[in-house]
Amino acid sequence: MTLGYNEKLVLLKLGELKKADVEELIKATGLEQVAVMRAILTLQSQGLVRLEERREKVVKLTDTGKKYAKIGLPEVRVLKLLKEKRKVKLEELREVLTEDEIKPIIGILRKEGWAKVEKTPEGLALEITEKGEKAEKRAIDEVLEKLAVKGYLPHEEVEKVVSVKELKRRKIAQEDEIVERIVEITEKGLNLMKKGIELKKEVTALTPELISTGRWREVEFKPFNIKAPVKRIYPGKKQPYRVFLDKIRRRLIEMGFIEMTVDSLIETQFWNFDALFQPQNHPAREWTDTYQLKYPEKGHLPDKELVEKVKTAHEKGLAGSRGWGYVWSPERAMLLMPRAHATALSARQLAKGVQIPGKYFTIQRVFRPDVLDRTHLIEFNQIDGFVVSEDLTFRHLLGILKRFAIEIAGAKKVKFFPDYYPFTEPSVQLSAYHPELGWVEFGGAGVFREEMTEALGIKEPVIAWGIGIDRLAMFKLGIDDIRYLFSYDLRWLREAKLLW
Ligand SMILES: N[C@@H](Cc1ccccc1)C(=O)O
Repeated sequence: MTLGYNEKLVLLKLGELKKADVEELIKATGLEQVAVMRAILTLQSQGLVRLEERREKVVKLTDTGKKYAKIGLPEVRVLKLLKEKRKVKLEELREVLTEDEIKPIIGILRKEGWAKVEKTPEGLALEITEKGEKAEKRAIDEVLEKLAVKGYLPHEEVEKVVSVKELKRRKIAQEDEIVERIVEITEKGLNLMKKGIELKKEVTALTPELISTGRWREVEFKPFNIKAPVKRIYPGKKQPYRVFLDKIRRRLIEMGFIEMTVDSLIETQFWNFDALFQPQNHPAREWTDTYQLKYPEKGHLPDKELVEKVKTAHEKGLAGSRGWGYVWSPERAMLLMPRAHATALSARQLAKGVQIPGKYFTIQRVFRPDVLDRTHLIEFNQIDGFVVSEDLTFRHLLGILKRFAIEIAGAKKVKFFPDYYPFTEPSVQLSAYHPELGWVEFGGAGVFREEMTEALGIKEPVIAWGIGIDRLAMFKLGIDDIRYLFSYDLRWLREAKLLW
């Protein structure tokens, strides 16, 4: 049985007092009310004290009652005035009464028999009676005084001398219930005291001073109770989906990838499509598959030389290809759109120049029209990236994709299916087997076509991929509605787990 400082102190004081109410113990120990209560409960649970709660009906002054206790009841104030002037007009009562107090005053004075009411040509007038002259302190005045001093009186005691109902009606006092807590030391407590209780101040924190002075040897440390219930706090924290994305970013950086960034969510069709060798009449450019900006409608094309090369690739072909065989329109390539895939950044990076060998990635918000429901959003995030090196093959790509599935998704198995993208050849679709989600379509990948890379000035093979991570995020965050990824729901924002 270990007792803390507060418990010991309370027990010692009770040893002297034998029986006390909580208020007395607060005074005797100098502790706060909560500390005393907590100590009593601990002592009680160990059978060292007995706690008895007594509920008592009491009467307390209202704010009006408190005011009257100071300045006197209305009838007392009027009586004083009458004693001075003998006769006063009703009007003159305003000197000592408020508007609310004037109305009932005649009734009260009559009941006490302190004044006679006369009708005069100028209105009602009050004259003091003999009884009024001799009037002394009444029971109600005494109760008021006592209440003002003590704060409350037992209901019974008040009722003996005045009607509580009447006090309530006059809004002077109100009823209340107070709980008196009487604590008594038990036999067991007394025995423990006889054995002796050593009162050592408990220390809650080890300070440099305690160490340097060697005092730590003497003091008693208060044990931590990590199970004690505390108030929940919700400090500011990162949005859960953001945390998820940041963790993936970190992992990719750890794997040696360089991050590609961009300031805008808006892209020209040139970078979203044309630079990726996607023909301008490709169905994915129609409004059903991507958004378009209304205003401004057009942006800028990059330097002429690059635009010329892309145009040639589309019209006549590059690197031994015959191209798509149509007239390429620079106007069309200038159209602005919310980025529809993160691969646009890979194209930008390749045109800007890359380290060889080099590994790049980006995490981008992308936009595609869809009908919103619990598994579809019109904006989501993609991780795109590429590796460029002299001797890369398709097999390297499959190896890297498998690595991602394991590192990012925690997948155990992966499957590859042949696929098609205008900018890769060959192209592949990756599915990853997640222990709880089953087979999840994870993304697309391929070897960038030479028509694309050559136009962007790259001679080496480039293997590239685009991975959708929202389903994985949903799983990690324990949600089954994709809209929650961007939800304002405070409860979810507060309670979503951030574990990886
Ligand atoms: N951009 C493609 C994915 C992809 C990226 C790179 C190479 C091949 C495919 C998509 O949005 O689905």
